[in-house]
Amino acid sequence: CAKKAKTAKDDKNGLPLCRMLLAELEAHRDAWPFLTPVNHKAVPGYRKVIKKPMDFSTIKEKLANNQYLNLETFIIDVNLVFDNCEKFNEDDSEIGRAGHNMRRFFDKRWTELLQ
Ligand SMILES: Cc1nnc(-c2cnn(C)c2N)n1CCCn1ccnc1
Repeated sequence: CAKKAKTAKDDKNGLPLCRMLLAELEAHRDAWPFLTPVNHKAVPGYRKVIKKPMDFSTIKEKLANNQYLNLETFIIDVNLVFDNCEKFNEDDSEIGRAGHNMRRFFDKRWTELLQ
């Protein structure tokens, strides 16, 4: 059979790495906009504009329910949080800046951990 890849992306360490990365995201000072789902009833336009809502609590739930195949599928959902934020918020706004800061932090951490 194909030789098992030895990077964290593919081997059995993928999921504990996801849990560690998510804990760091949740602990970040700029995480506050992303901790729970956007209340689309209270935010006009959100449901229409953002086709695939995502937030850190939903990612946590999906991790707990083993819904991520590997680090790759986890990274896709984390990036969805930040892409939704960029789509709905001005770069020069509290939430927009928080999104850029969190994306920068996440990109740095997972690439560090994969080296
Ligand atoms: C994430 C995210 N992206 N946009 C919003 C949002 C919520 N209300 N408004 C006017 C937005 N642009 N959010 C959620 C921010 C969640 N939040 C707001 C205050 N405390 C948490």
